[in-house]
Amino acid sequence: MTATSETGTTFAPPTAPAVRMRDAALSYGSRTLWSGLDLDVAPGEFLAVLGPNGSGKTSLLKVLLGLQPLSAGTVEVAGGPARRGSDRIGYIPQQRALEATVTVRGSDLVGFGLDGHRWGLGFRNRRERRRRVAAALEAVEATAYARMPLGLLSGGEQQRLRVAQALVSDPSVLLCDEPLLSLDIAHQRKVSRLIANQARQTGAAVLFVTHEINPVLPLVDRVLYLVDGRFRIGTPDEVMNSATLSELYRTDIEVARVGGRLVVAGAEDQDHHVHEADDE
Ligand SMILES: Nc1ncnc2c1ncn2[C@@H]1O[C@H](COP(=O)(O)OP(=O)(O)OP(=O)(O)O)[C@@H](O)[C@H]1O
Repeated sequence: MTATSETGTTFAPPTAPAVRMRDAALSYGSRTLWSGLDLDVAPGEFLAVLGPNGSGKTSLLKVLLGLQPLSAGTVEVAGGPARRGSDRIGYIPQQRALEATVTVRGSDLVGFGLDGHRWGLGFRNRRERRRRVAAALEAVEATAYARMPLGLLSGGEQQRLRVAQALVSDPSVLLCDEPLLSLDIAHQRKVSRLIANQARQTGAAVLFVTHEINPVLPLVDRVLYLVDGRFRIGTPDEVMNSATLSELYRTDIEVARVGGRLVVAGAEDQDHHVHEADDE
């Protein structure tokens, strides 16, 4: 919503952040994954979360899902404390291939995204429920196999259904844990655009954990980069540059932009999550 002041200038009223963390820390035993984290994610913002294996990216999402308490500091999600089962949060978990024996159908899985958090109550209007599930299936191009048992679908087909499940309830906060894994390039593009459009159109704040920023680089507003308890937050240009990554990794890293893509050299031995080249 915008308003016009007496001087004729148009301004937007300040909006409360969809995610707000203050001086947040997470430790498992004596190991601190990150500390002193101040993070605001605005409605409609697309934040990429990057970092090497074990840097605490998934753990950050677990904190926001109310599954993992902070060791210090505060967290608010969609205007309240982080809590399990919130219907304001859409979550695309890190992919695990399902057993061939799983007989739940794709359309049921997507339907759980609407009413799975209120077991037994069901969505109040069945026709509206069907319409929304059908629209979500259509958006990820999964209509053709929506009635098949999940266990018989390919990893990529299952993943598209998880995306539809996360989007179907129009969440205020969308938490995505490596959602592009096992998708072919065409579906990587479609799914990332779908998620970015959700952010722009419904004002959902997106936290997108990824080990490869290039497929989403044009969509990303800011990056949170975690390495060994250190972190940087900023625009892709502010974070994804030689000086900042060298400081974070404590070794010489070179970052170049080539044809709109980021090419990173020097971090090959660092168990890092940025690749010199990918297969796009
Ligand atoms: N409940 C737990 N208790 C103890 N240690 C844990 C727990 N959960 C995660 N860890 C450890 O915390 C570290 C961070 O894990 P996390 O899954 O958040 O990393 P990540 O950045 O998402 O890594 P990846 O890129 O490999 O998915 C790992 O070393 C993991 O073993």
